[in-house]
Order: sequence, then structure tokens, then C-alpha cells
Amino acid sequence: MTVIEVGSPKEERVVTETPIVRFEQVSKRYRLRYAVRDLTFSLPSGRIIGMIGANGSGKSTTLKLMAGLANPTSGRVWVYGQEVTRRISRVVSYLSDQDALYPFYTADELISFYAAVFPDFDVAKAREMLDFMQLLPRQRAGELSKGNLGRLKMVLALSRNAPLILMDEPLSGLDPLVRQSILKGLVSFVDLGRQTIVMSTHEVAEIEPLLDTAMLMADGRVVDVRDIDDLRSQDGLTLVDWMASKLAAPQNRR
Ligand SMILES: Nc1ncnc2c1ncn2[C@@H]1O[C@H](COP(=O)(O)OP(=O)(O)OP(=O)(O)O)[C@@H](O)[C@H]1O
Repeated sequence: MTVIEVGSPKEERVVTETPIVRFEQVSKRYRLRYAVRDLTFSLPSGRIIGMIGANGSGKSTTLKLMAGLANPTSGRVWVYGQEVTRRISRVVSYLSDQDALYPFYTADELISFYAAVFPDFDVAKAREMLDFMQLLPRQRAGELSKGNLGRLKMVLALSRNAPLILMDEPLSGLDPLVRQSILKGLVSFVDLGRQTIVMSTHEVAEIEPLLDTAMLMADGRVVDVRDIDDLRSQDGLTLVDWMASKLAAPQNRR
């Protein structure tokens, strides 16, 4: 298998060229309206990939298609070399943007529950992350503030040793002052030699230092997928500049 080096400013890592995610002419329609249309793209493995775009541009739908939680109306989706069905949850960890935790379970009980459901769940890692997040093991999910609930959901999603971790708006509800450091700390628990993170976000400037790759969506389509280092070195653009220039292009306007 061919390998390429991904270098500074992040630490050197070796990633395979085999895409972790592949979409081929995928559309998803809800009743009469297309949420995403004709998506064809691949995402590289061993990276932190940010999915950015305006409200309603199709980010959540695309993540759900990767997680096997939505079926394509047409087209095909592969993750980790397998065509996606609901069974893909064996190799995909998914953090929803909805409040989906059982409110009466404590953090500790949720860790046990996840460990029972997912064989790749790392209990020791989860406890370490819980501590890092300053969450109390015996506190019930329903008693947590929105921000702390978001932290707990991240702990649970990132504690799986799954090849693909999907996070839908992981920063929503988190205090802006701690958002970046929390995410940076949590991501350090992930083994990017074997795992890939794809996360949707509106916090484009804050997330940029953490990302390797950005995928821009508009009106249910993928506008572009770019390596962040290339954007900086070849185009001299920040992520925000790039997003603004791409969305201002006539073909991307409604
Ligand atoms: N279950 C659903 N039923 C009907 N329409 C849906 C459903 N899910 C998404 N849509 C529609 O599909 C489009 C794309 O929605 P999606 O949630 O994927 O966008 P998004 O980029 O994640 O938005 P946001 O940034 O606001 O979360 C929107 O027009 C939305 O109303």
C-alpha cells in the first residue's frame, strides 16, 4: 500500500492513500426536497476533516449518510472499504447534534453501556477523558448543562477505537473561551495513525488550527475539498478567506 507523509505544523504522521470515505453520485431527498444532490468525493484517512458550510447546506445529512443513519435516494456510499448500511456503526463512531443520551444514566453508567454495545470502546480512555473534561462520573446526563452534556457526548464518541469518528457540531453549546483547548485536548486522545475524524462546524476560524482538510458544502453540494496546508502555502488563504471566496463565486450562488 502506498503511503504519504503529512507534515508540519502538525506532527508527522503516515497516512494511507486509501480513502476512508467515498461517495459516488449520491443524492438524498426528503419528500420533494433534495438535502444533498449528486455528491461525488473521497476523504483521506488519518486526518481531521472539517465539514463547513451555511445552515441547510447538507452537512448533517452527509454525516448521516456516512453513519448509515440515512439511506441515499440514489448513488452509493463506502466507508472503510464497505458499502454503508446500518451495520457500518461497527466501524463508525457517530456524535449526533441532537441530545441523544439517556438522561437518567450517570456518566459512569453511560461508559459501561457504550462498552457493552461497542466492542471497540476503550473504558480506560473514556475515564481519562472524563477526568480531563472535569466531568463527575456519578452525575446524571439529564442534570448536566448544555456545554457539559456536549463534553460528555464527545468523550463517548472519541473513546471508541473506530476507524471513522463523525461529529456533528461538537462545539455547539461549549463556552467560546474553552472550545478550542477542549477540542484540541480531546483530539489528542485519538490515534490518527488508525483513525479519521470528520466534524461539521460553523466555528470555522476556531477550528482551523486543528484541521488537516476542509470540505466546503453549499446548497446540498460539495463545493471543494482542500488540504489546509495547501490552502495556506499555495493560495495564501485562511480557511475563512477560502470559504468566502468560494461562496462568492457565481456558480455557488443560488
Ligand atoms: N429529516 C428531514 N426531513 C426533511 N428535510 C430534511 C431532513 N433533514 C434535513 N432536511 C433538509 O435538508 C437540507 C439540508 O439539511 P442538513 O441538516 O443536512 O444541513 P446542515 O448543513 O447540517 O444545516 P445546519 O448547519 O443548519 O445544521 C435542509 O433544507 C433541511 O431542511
